[in-house]
Amino acid sequence: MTAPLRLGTRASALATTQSGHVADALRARLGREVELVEVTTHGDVSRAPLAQIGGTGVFVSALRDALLAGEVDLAVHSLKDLPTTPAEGIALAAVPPREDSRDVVVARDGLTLGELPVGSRVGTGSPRRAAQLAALGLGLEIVPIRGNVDTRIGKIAAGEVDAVLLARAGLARLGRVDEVTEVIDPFQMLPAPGQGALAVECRAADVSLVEALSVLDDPATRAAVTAERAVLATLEAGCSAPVGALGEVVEGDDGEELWVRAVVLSLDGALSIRMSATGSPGDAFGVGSRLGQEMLADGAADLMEGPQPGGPDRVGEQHA
Ligand SMILES: NCc1[nH]cc(CCC(=O)O)c1CC(=O)O
Repeated sequence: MTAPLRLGTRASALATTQSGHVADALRARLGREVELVEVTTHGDVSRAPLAQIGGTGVFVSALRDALLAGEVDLAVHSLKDLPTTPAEGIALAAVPPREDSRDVVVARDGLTLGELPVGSRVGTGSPRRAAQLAALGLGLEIVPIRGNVDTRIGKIAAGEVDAVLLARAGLARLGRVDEVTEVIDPFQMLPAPGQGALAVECRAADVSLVEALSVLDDPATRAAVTAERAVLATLEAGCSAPVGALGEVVEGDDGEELWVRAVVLSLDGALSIRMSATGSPGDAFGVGSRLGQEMLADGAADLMEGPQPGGPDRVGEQHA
């Protein structure tokens, strides 16, 4: 009998739920036993704003360290938390089929954004969501919050905020989509690169596992998120920059086509650059990179003022 695969995960309800789904899929597809190993990350322990402690990459590095130390065999991350810089010795072995990528509103009394009275308080810790919400011009006050999904939604009942903005995918995985009061169309708010997708990583040297995990890979999702992350890398922006991007693989006249939309905003949402591009899913990295280049040529770098937590992670990346 082969030893069980040890799957490293953060300990949050969201992380263990999505890791549990991956473990189930692996048991079904590979017939291997899989055990979850909870790894505590600095991002889970610290109460400081994410931007101060190194961005959402802090959630990822502890899991990668556990992989490289041989404490776990594979790790599952929310793909949007992965820095765009490749990690030495780590393979992105699978990108499973994506959940809904959109952002949603959870508001008091079932209200939508348009129904919230002017001056209502909307909680989000994401500069991308804050800037795009401000750009809608609804007169809503943005309140910086963080914490897990439960904590954030709890601030509504506590009267601290009237609404919060969240990823639909996280709520779906937690079985809480019924609390959503509005799904925001990507025309109004483009999601974070990789939102709603998972990343399954293992040691690059573990070639038989890299190969085995590929059964979980969804090529259309991989193409979409590769393009989105190429936009982000080209803009030299970090995970907490006001950048949204959404790739979609659609059936065109000559087979599959990749569509990518992206937006870069000033932190206050007053200025924005919005562009799109199409190409072949096989050239996802090129499509996203060229889109990012076009946005830079239009002045995208000047929009993203302030300290950039992703600044040092400036190396472009190929996910062939
Ligand atoms: N920022 C943290 C984070 N990372 C991944 C998700 C869940 C959704 C996903 O898989 O994109 C969330 C919560 C949220 O943004 O609401």
